[in-house]
Amino acid sequence: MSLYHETADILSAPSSTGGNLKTRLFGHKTTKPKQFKSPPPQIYALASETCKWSAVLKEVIDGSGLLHHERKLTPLLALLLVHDFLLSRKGIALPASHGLRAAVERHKARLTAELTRARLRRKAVSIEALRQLVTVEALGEVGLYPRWVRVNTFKTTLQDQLDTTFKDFTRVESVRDLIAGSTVVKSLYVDEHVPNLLALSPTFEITKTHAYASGAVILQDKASCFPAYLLDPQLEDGDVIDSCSAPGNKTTHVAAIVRSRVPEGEECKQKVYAFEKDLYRSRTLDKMVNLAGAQKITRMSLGRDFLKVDPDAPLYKNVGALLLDPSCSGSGIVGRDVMPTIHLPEQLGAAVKKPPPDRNRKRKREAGTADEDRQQILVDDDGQELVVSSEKEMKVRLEALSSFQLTLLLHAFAFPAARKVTYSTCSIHAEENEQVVMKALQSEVAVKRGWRVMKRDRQVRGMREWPVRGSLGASGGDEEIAEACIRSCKDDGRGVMGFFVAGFVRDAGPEVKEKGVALGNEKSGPKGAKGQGSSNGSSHLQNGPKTRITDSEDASSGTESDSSDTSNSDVESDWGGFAD
Ligand SMILES: C[S@@+](CC[C@H](N)C(=O)[O-])C[C@H]1O[C@@H](n2cnc3c(N)ncnc32)[C@H](O)[C@@H]1O
Repeated sequence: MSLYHETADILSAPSSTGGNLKTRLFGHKTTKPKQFKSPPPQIYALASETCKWSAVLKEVIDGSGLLHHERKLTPLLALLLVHDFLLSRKGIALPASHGLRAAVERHKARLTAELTRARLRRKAVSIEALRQLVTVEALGEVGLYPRWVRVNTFKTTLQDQLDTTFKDFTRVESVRDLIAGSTVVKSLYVDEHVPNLLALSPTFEITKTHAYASGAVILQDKASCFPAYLLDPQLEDGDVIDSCSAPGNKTTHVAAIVRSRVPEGEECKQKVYAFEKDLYRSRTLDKMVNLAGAQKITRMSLGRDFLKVDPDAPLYKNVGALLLDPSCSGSGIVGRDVMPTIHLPEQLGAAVKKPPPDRNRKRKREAGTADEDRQQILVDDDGQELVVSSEKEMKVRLEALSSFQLTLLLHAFAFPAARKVTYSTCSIHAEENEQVVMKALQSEVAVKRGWRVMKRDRQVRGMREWPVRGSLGASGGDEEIAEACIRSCKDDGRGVMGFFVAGFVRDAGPEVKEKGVALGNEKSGPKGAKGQGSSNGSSHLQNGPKTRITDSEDASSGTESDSSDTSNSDVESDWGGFAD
């Protein structure tokens, strides 16, 4: 079967086949990948590019009457062939004598003329300009967000990248300026909160650069950079654990920070222990750690459940900082991959095979009524979707998630030398966020070991100055805890996904553990909690402005739209790297 028939089969498979284009082609951990004659990456490229261009190509094919004259062509085959004929550098990937190729090429004059008409209708001065327009249109919601790129300091520096990969880029003053001019491909913004982070125009194809292929830059949403930056591991913190690591964005980020603390020319003695329970996802972690050049200081435990790790094991006796980014509802994610929309040309006198349903559009429509607003889509770490159609179902699911998240967090608290923990989710639900923080602070292990929340004025500069903070209502009315919690909202113009992170600290000393009492007078646990953590002394540092998440904005109120509409992100997708 030709590349074109195989691609048409993938695109016309019923939606019950499930999964997005990638999982249909490359398989999923629970399904074996299908066997294809053509290389799956080639099918993927043809399918996704054709979908992207399908609105234009439909006009071209309809206008030229191709399907009227060539009755053997189906609308889908016509789209794929005309795409390659008009837009691919190599043309149709079939021998010149092949019937399908001939069926398209004999209409060259009409097809070319119709493409020119479609371009002029869009006021594009050249094919290149049309390509830009089509790319922006195809991005949909994702086009409203910049492409966040973290400069990987294992391999390069920010200045190096500005001088090379981005040397002919225009610097803009804010993320809003970048989004407003998203058709200006080569523009960038150097982030003011997280070091070594750049925002690029969503239309710039960073994945085609050497910097991306070599691991010098890593695609990672700004909010997803908060946990490692907030953890801020120092030399005196010793070793670090990333408890839930795949695909490895935060592992490589925290490892880069650990490495950056060691003076030039000296060996890094600290280790980053990275755990990942899922064997399938572990493969991606392994690839990413190696590509990032973080393998020297990262010890990966692939397929290992963090909950089964003994905190008192001698290997972890120097672990002073832990990063915990467990599985969550994924409700903050923007632009997760779904099947792309296809605009099919009309086939005169024949029953047109319906294209796969446009799930994005359906969901947007579904957001219309109060009842429909309650329907939410939860996405697991592999991008598998679970439609939750009642509040009760949602509540049960969130309870299960938050109880699992709390168990992991309390396990992190148990490491004897630990002084710092960050807890994060890409969820907008208070149940998975502030409420987990509150329960953790009230837990026996937190009280016994003196864990308290990392207050805003003790946080690294960028996090202190980040304005969006936790929900006061969900923090039990405790202003200090709400201020300590860091949130980000999609759709607020800051160009980031919905995210949550909180830090915990303790002053340590076996005395806290043994006596079972906390030190100092500083209020640190939630109101009504028994344990009071100790103080590091008052801070002279100023907080930034604040944008408090109000109770009505809590995800628990169910008013936020679901994130899976378009999507891609933090989780594996905000890296956007390997195809598995
Ligand atoms: C949200 S993702 C982590 C994303 C990752 N931190 C990053 O930034 O690239 C959560 C991961 O935790 C893993 N996980 C869940 N429970 C775990 C456990 N008990 N031990 C280790 N890994 C776990 C999941 O398989 C999933 O890969």
